[in-house]
Amino acid sequence: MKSVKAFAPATVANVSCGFDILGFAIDAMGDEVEVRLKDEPGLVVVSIEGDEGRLPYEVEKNTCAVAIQAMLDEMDSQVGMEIYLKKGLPLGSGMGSSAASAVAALVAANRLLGEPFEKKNLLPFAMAAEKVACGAGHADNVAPSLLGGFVLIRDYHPLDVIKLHVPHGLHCTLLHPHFELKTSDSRSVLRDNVSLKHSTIQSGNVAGLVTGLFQEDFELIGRSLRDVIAEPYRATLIPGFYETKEAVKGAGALGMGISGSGPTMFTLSKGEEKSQAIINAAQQVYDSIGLGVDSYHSAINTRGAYILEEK
Ligand SMILES: Nc1ncnc2c1ncn2[C@@H]1O[C@H](COP(=O)(O)OP(=O)(O)O)[C@@H](O)[C@H]1O
Ligand SMILES: N[C@@H](CCOP(=O)(O)O)C(=O)O
Repeated sequence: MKSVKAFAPATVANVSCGFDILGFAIDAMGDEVEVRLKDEPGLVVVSIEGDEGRLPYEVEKNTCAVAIQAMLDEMDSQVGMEIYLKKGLPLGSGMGSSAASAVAALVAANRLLGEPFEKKNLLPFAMAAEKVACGAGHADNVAPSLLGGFVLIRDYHPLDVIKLHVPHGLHCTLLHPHFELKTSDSRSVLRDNVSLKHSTIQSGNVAGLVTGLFQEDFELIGRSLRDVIAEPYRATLIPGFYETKEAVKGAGALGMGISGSGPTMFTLSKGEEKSQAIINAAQQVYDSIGLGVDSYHSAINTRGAYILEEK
């Protein structure tokens, strides 16, 4: 085998109450990466499509190459590879764009090498790429993109990643206002310390959300989508955030939060029927403030990243 192409899905990180510890994957969008063996050692990013010329080709900066290099270093391998990236995700959107590239690249490269690593053991390499992209090696995008479904990162030291149950019929709608927010900027507005009161509220909601997923209790899922740690600071960076939250709840969403570090907002609903009403409600808010908004809706992706083609 000389070449493998893989797909990795977009993700919603945090899921409101689970800052850096919860995320899920969606079906609607993702990145594609083809990796080809080459005779000489070293990695080369050969082409990037769909980024309007904005992403770095340097192997120390592009998350595809950073992730593969971390894997090769672990193996003490000098294998040479060419990387071809097709972006399916907008940059700086809060849909795990840097993560999807890293994960697709790793899944393709791992297959090309005869799968020396189990899928879940690719995570630390993808986290190394996130560290380069946004300054923090958080796993709440890369883990669901790799493994699919809802994922809990119970601990980072050592890494303890747990797949959660995905209730039948749970549906996600994403609302992406037309501006970019870099994860590093959106992290810089957060506070280092959390009060005891807020820690109590947040823990209750994480426990409620996880229980709601396993019990397929949609009402419990909805009332657990509450974040008192990051959202109050980040919402100020997203025009129309609170108006949109009220409007989409009125349209039947179980709840709404910031997807990852924003500016995309996510809602969860029971079944896909509510999606159009949710999209219309958000559209009205953004029309009134004169800002464009793209909308997507999707089932939860339970499969994670996968191989598209091998030659
Ligand atoms: N393959 C890649 N795809 C997306 N972003 C990348 C990639 N490689 C490096 N980056 C860098 O990562 C940053 C984007 O990451 P981030 O702000 O976390 O956006 P997102 O929330 O969409 O993942 C940008 O600085 C970008 O240059
Ligand atoms: N937990 C991270 C998630 C960032 O997600 P992204 O999709 O915006 O990269 C955070 O909240 O900073």
